[in-house]
Amino acid sequence: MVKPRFKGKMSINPSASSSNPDRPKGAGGSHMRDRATINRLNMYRQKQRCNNRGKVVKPLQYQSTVAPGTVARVEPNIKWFANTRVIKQSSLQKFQEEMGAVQKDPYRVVMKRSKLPMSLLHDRVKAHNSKVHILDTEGFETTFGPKAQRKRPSLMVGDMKDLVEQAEASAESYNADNDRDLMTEDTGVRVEVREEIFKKGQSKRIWGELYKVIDSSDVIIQVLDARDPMGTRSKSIESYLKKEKSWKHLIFVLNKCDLIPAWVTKRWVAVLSQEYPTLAFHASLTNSFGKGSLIQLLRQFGKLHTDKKQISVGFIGYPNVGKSSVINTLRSKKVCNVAPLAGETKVWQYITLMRRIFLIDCPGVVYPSEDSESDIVLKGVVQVEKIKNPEEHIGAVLERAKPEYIQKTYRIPTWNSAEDFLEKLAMRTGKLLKGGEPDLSTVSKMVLNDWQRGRIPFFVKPPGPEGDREDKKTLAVEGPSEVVAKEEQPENPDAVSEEHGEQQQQQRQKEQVQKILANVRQNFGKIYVAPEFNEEDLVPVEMPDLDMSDFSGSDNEEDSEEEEGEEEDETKVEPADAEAVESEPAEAQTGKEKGSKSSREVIRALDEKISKYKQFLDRAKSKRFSAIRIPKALSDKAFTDIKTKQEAAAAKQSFFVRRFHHFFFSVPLYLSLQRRAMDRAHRVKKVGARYYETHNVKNKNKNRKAPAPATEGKKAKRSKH
Ligand SMILES: Nc1nc2c(ncn2[C@@H]2O[C@H](COP(=O)(O)OP(=O)(O)OP(=O)(O)O)[C@@H](O)[C@H]2O)c(=O)[nH]1
Repeated sequence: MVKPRFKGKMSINPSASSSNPDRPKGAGGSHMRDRATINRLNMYRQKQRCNNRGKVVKPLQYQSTVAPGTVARVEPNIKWFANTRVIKQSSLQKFQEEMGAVQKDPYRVVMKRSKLPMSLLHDRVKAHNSKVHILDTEGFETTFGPKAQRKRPSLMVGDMKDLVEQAEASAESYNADNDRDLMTEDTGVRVEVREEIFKKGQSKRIWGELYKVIDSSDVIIQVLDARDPMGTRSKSIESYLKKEKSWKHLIFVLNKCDLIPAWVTKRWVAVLSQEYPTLAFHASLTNSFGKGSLIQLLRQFGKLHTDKKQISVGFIGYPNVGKSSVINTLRSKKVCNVAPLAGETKVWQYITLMRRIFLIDCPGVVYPSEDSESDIVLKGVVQVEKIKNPEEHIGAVLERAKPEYIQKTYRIPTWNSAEDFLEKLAMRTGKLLKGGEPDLSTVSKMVLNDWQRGRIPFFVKPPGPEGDREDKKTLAVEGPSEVVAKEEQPENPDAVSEEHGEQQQQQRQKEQVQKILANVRQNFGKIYVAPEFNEEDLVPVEMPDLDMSDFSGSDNEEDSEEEEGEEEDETKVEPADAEAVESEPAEAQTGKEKGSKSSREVIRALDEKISKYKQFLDRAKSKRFSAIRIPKALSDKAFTDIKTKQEAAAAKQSFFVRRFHHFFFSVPLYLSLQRRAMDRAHRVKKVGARYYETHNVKNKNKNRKAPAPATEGKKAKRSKH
């Protein structure tokens, strides 16, 4: 330790330095370093001093007691074991089994991981290295002692006949193309090296960005293209996350749902939900779908991590799947650059969604796969302008898209081959070169651009029979009850009786996740599907009847609008709360509450609610966002419904219920649309005002009565000239 210098007779060092433990109290504010901290910092700061021959003249603290090079033993101390606990083998096994199951299930969350002995899960002897831990599986006696047993080699076959059969079967199924070890003669013909553009999204830099985003995120959203979810999905990243970062929550977002029929969305959501929670999404600033559900889900994840100040949500996925668009939709404004070109996002980017939720945009990453060049082009990874021979990929387009859709899009009735199709299209669109030759390259680029931008209807059919579209883990329409049913699977009765505490904790976790999932509901019927699919592709999705419940807080799509990037403290617009408030009048109508509460209590409760709404409306006015937005198509029906319900209720209800309703419906809570329409109607049109002021003689005279100072100046100038 660096000793304080001796300064005469005074034993107390009077210096006010922060490294002086005796300095006057309060010199460093309320957070002064204490003596122990100063000693520790001094210990770090010290340096070994050597003479010019390299001999240590002043050793470091704690090195001074023994000469360098001396073998010393550290005294055994019971304190080393003070913080350890010994548990039974059965408890360890139970912990490993139960916690392992929870960890593997993406629908369950392990809370407070840092306080649990999670490393116990990885210490198990695994099958592949059990030979190394031979004494763990076999006793010493049976392995090395006089009673050692010789092991038989484990063969896949019982006798010679089996062996021959197996050899024949494997010879039949042999495929030379898949044999990487096969030595072939060099014929001088090699597979052409792929152009650089086809390696887009695979560079080390992009992968570095991906890992930065994964490391910084608590929740990772893999955005998939709804037209080809499996093609834009990365199993390798999923398994990496499962293995290395199992505490991070992975969710799928099925974007571009507006480009496929609703039943396909529903089925894909069901299929993907079996592995990870999946949400359907349509990224759009004006006509989005799934925004409310996603925000709600993220809020719930935020609530799971109350120990953290904020949570980060990383968006990963293939290029051009719409990661940046999803973020823009969540923020309801353009915060990330979006383009129909792959590779628009170059580096990761942080965006604040709410006070406690940050979003991270990631450049698109292409995962290693066996994709052909055409696959890569059609997945939108390559910019069409950069493709040298675009006509080579038109065959793949014609193969994938149904002929009816191609006929409809390009108005070409028949074609024999891709070239024939391109020629006809060039003739029809007038894309001709000198001498009337069809410009195949330009036409091909046009078709590829149309494909990448979703103008040619196409989707990969989801697995499973058409009718079997239900799934237990679907977060969608039939979500909550079934999810709850899944989560409440009966547990092992012995385990339940053994440790009640653990079970309670798990129960709490389950409830948390159930709550999260139960709150997430999507109605795929509300997706605005742009392409016109033929009847064969359109299996009808049940559309729940339009009623007022569509406007209640429980409907995610509606409350999405009001949450646009607002602070989380807006508890009034939270779905659960909103639902509670919305359901209040209904309860009052039915008179359930009347019997149990005195009228005074009810009035007080209603007054409270009214003041809450007042506050919320004031804030809505000041921040210029509408309290509740209603989709255009539904607004008419909603307003008529509200009116009729209002009238019926007003006729029936008692004084205080009427009072609540009067406020609830007459204050422009629902009238933001109407208000805006009125504003628009009354807004003075400024177009051409100055023209009339200066050019039209009649109006000039009229306007002189109340001249604007700026125009007067101009007129004065003109008169001088
Ligand atoms: N029809 C439709 N188009 C979408 C949707 N989401 C995104 N797009 C379009 O897809 C294109 C790519 O969107 P981006 O948000 O730039 O995609 P990205 O994943 O961020 O792309 P990179 O920057 O390459 O990683 C844009 O032209 C968007 O307009 C959607 O839900 N529906």
